[in-house]
Amino acid sequence: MGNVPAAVKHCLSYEQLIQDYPWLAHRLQEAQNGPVHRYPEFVKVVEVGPRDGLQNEKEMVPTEVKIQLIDMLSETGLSVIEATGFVSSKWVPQMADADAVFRGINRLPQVKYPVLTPNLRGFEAAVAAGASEVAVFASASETFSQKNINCSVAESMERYEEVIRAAREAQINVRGYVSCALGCPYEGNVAPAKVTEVAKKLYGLGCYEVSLGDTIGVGTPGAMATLLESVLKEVPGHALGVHCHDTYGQALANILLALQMGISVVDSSVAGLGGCPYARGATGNVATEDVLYMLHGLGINTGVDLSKVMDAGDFICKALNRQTGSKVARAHCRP
Ligand SMILES: CC(C)(COP(=O)([O-])OP(=O)([O-])OC[C@H]1O[C@@H](n2cnc3c(N)ncnc32)[C@H](O)[C@@H]1OP(=O)([O-])[O-])[C@@H](O)C(=O)NCCC(=O)NCCSC(=O)C[C@@](C)(O)CC(=O)[O-]
Repeated sequence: MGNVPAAVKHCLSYEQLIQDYPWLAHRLQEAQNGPVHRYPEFVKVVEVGPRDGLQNEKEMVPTEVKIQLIDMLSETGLSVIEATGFVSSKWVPQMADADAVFRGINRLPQVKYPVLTPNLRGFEAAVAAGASEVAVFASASETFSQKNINCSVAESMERYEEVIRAAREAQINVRGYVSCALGCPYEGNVAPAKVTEVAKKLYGLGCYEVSLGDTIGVGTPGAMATLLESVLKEVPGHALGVHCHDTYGQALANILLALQMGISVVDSSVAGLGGCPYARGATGNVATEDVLYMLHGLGINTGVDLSKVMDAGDFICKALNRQTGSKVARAHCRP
């Protein structure tokens, strides 16, 4: 390349570099033009409204209403709907009808309907009702673990080991949660290393996916980035999800950041319903409608029909006599 001008030499060497080391393309582009955000082509939206959204309701929501909500959500294209929790009704009275709800819904073959199981007893009840996927929920905070499931984090892992073993024998998939991933209502800051340790443990025990819960919605994109940098060292991105409550209005920003870091599973709740009974002051999950609006705006495929989700949101808000928590649904209803 003796007589070739320097700029051309540069281009040729750049092309050659990309050809030889294609995985460097993204980094080189970033070095030249600043950060390049790549988003997943498909994002799996995990609808948690019927469980996380309703569990904190003070008045008992009629079983038929819960069933109709799930049946409406099943028609939207969502591939995962967390239906209920087989937990102690002394602890969460709203989930007392878990068995009737699960047996009452019209389960579609293309939709998964995981249910929360805090122990073997819950697992057995879930299986008896016909569940083919369950979710276990650990915490990165000792105090929250005690308040939520009345045991230490280590004890919860022993219980979940039992549940996961039984699930494996029954060929039932298990999803895992790590609560308080970005803060605890009792302990405040939670170290990313602790979240990583719990997520790694759940993944190692056999959870096919671990959802990182910002239980009280205090996280910021900065905190989410630090958290994911840590967790991604131990759990592969394809096995991680984010579960953001919107208490401080940061949920969509946190999700966007997670997408930029390669996460493609997002939990959300129709109409932004919810809150955890053991996390006082925490508001609902980010609204499914708002997540879908953002994802579709980014050109990301979800397979979900936003207008049908809005119909389900409208139905449950009327049943609860409440305004929707979704900004998209509210904007859509404006005259
Ligand atoms: C774990 C326990 C059971 C321990 O509760 P305990 O009191 O330590 O356990 P126990 O074995 O002494 O049982 C107490 C009573 O519950 C019964 N019991 C025992 N197990 C079950 C069961 N599976 N289903 C139904 N009943 C059950 C048991 O039979 C007994 O009844 P009694 O004999 O007194 O009449 C309790 O603390 C509990 O159920 N906690 C669940 C709390 C909960 O559901 N929290 C909300 C979900 S977590 C969340 O929202 C966070 C998440 C996942 O969304 C992610 C995020 O945002 O971070």
